[in-house]
Amino acid sequence: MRSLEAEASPLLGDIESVLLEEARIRQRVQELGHQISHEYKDLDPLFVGILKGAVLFLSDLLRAVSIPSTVDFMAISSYGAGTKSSGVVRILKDLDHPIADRHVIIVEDIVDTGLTLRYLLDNLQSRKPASLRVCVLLDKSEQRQLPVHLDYVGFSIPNRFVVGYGLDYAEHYRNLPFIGILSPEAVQRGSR
Ligand SMILES: O=P(O)(O)OC[C@H]1O[C@H](OP(=O)(O)OP(=O)(O)O)[C@H](O)[C@@H]1O
Ligand code: HPA
Repeated sequence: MRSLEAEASPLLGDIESVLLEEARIRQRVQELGHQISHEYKDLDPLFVGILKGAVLFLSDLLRAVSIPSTVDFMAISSYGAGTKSSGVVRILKDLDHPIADRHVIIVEDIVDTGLTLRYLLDNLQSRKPASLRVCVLLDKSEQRQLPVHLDYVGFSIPNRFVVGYGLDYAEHYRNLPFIGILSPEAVQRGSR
C-alpha cells in the first residue's frame, strides 16, 4: 500500500492490496453468527477455536452468537515460518475437556490445502461428538489437496498468500484489522 498510511505503519507498507475491508468482514461475521444462532438454538454448541490464526475471527463470531454456547481451543501448526504447508500437522495444545455428545463447531481462519482441517476432523470425530461442523472465514480452494466439507464459509478467496485479522506470515501481521495480500517483496524478505 503506497500511501500516507503506509508511511505511518511499517506493516501497511508490506501489503500489496486489501482483499477484504474491515467493515465487510464485520458484516459477514455478523451474518454467520446469526445463522449459527438460528441453527443451533437449544443445542448449546461448543466452539473449538484453532489457535492462533482463528483468534480474532472467533472472538468476533462469539459476540455475534446470541444462544448459550461454550468455547475451547486447540493449537495446531503445519506452516512453520513460510508460505507453504509443511504437510506435517502437529497438535501443540489439545482441548481442555471431552467432546463426547457435544455439538461441536470447528472455527478456523483459513482452509488452504485442507491438510490441517482433514486432520482435525478425523481427530475430533474419533472423540464421538453428537455432531461436528466447520465454520471457516476464508476458503482458498485452488490449492486443496484433501477434500473437506465446509459448513459455514465467510469468503472464497483467490490463491494468494493473505495476512491480517489473525492470519500471519512468520507470526507477523495478525494484528491488521483487514485481510490483505502480502507483497512479493515482503515474502522474499522473510520475517520482519
Ligand atoms: O489448509 P492448510 O493448508 O492446512 O492451511 C490452513 C491452516 O494454516 C494456518 O495455520 P498455521 O499452521 O499457519 O498456524 P497458525 O494458525 O498459528 O498461524 C491456518 O490457521 C490453518 O490452521
Ligand atoms: O494465505 C495464508 N495466509 C496465512 N496463513 C495461511 N495458512 C494457509 N494459507 C495461508
